[in-house]
Amino acid sequence: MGTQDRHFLGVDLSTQQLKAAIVNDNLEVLHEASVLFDTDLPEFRSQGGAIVDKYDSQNITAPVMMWVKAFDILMDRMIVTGADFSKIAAVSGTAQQHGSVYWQRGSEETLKKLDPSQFLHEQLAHSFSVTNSPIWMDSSTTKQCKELEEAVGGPEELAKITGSRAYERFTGSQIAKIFQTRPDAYKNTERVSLVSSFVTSLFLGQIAPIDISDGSGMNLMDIRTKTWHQPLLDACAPGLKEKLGEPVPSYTDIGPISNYFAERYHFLPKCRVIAGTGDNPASLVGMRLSDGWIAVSLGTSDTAFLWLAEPKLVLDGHVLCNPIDKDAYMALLCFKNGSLTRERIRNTCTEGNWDIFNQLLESTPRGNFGNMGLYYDVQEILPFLKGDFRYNKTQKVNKFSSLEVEVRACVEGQFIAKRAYAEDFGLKVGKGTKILATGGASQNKAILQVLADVLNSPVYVQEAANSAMLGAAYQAKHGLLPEVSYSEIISVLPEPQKVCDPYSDAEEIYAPMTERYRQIIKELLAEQNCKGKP
Ligand SMILES: Nc1ncnc2c1ncn2[C@@H]1O[C@H](COP(=O)(O)OP(=O)(O)O)[C@@H](O)[C@H]1O
Ligand SMILES: O=C(CO)[C@@H](O)[C@H](O)COP(=O)(O)O
Repeated sequence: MGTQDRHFLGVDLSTQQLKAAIVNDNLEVLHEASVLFDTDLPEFRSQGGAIVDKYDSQNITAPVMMWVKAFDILMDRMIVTGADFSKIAAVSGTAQQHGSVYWQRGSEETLKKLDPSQFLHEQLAHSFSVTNSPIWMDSSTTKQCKELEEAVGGPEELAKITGSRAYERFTGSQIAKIFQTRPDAYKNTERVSLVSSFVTSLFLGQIAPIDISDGSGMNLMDIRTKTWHQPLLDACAPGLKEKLGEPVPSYTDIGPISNYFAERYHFLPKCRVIAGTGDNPASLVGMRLSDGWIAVSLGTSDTAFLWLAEPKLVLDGHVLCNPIDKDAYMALLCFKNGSLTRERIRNTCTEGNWDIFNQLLESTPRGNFGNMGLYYDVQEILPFLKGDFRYNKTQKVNKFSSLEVEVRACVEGQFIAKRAYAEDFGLKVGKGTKILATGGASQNKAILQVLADVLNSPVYVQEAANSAMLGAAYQAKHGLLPEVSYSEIISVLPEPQKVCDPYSDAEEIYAPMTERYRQIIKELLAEQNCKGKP
């Protein structure tokens, strides 16, 4: 295969769907396909790709067999698009961060000997010791979080070591909970994968290593030495180091594609598998961020991230190892109530139509007549609150006077939170800052205009909104050609396009609203602490 003919495959196992893209050597997209968990696999009864426990709404999982079955469907859908897997020179995966997959004892042998004449789901049905994987939406591990922080001397110490104080969704406390509540399942676990390394394990036909960037979202890794921190492993569960395996740099070539994929889908046996990473790190790869840019992903979760040369000590937010430069870092803020909350407000105000949602949004002025709304359908991460909170100019109210006000309050409230937490991280909005938006809602210009105004910065988008999936495909190329710099690899990509500028009165309106937001949050958290944290 000549270099012109070689293609790269990127697969993204995100919260609501599994998607894949094949790009050519110029990183142009040739084929794309996706599988939506809720509608394509209704037998698993997920909602937004997740299962919320009937008796404990903090407990949120996804059936691992739903992901495996989606893989079988995705590969067939790629064939229908005309994909020729024999041209794929390398493949990589990305996935929702923090979720964990528990491989049953003996499952690696099963993976190595998969029969190409059968589907994956037929052969892996008994390969998982925990059938419903805890995912990033879970917030049931407050007890285990306290234990992890205590093991190293408090939240600040933990943040110094791992880049984050203990967060409920991070994998360390999730593994500790499995060990404490289901000791037999933990004992029967041969290996623990992150969702990203689970994806690459399927391609590799053996358990794939965790990369340092997704690995730094576990509260278990020392982000400076890029190795597991033994006292933290010990605080979670016995024998964890062996179950996790050694972490590797993000674009490590981890081996050839498995015989299963070579025979069933006609990949050439020399096709390489490149270590997978989390979807936010993969988006960083797909977005070519440089100084002065902040990325905002509007997917199931809303996230904001930027490149960091050095780690910074923060208690609200995360520092992860950088997936491109192993000596650099990235800052990450994650908000759980992103697209699904916007969808809820869209459904209650417009019977499910984005165009009407946008008309309502555009018919209200910036600042929303002094109204402000905070909507947390599920336990939010930043801040740790749940429920709806509405305020008019002077006080808390039960409802707003009109649908327009409700719609604008939802979008403004979400972006004001991003501004407040990004400022705490050191970001100076409006001082030459440029926003690069990605994720499902970045197609919506009315929403992006509010983002531009609240952060008083212009918003840009890339041609393709799926930066995580494409980042995985670019990572596949980078991993195959480590001698070529990342900037050279992505130099062929078109420049991002500006879609909105902030209005000239934006700062005047949103700087005071951000201050008001901080005050409201302080009061709500104090009220909650008086009542006792859930
Ligand atoms: N036109 C639109 N306006 C606002 N939001 C949209 C629009 N189109 C799609 N979305 C949102 O995008 C979300 C999915 O985003 P995506 O980045 O694909 O998610 P993920 O990768 O987390 O599965 C949906 O939940 C939907 O609410
Ligand atoms: O928890 C985080 C980041 O810390 C989330 O951003 C997940 O990584 C889920 O991603 P999406 O499916 O929303 O893209």
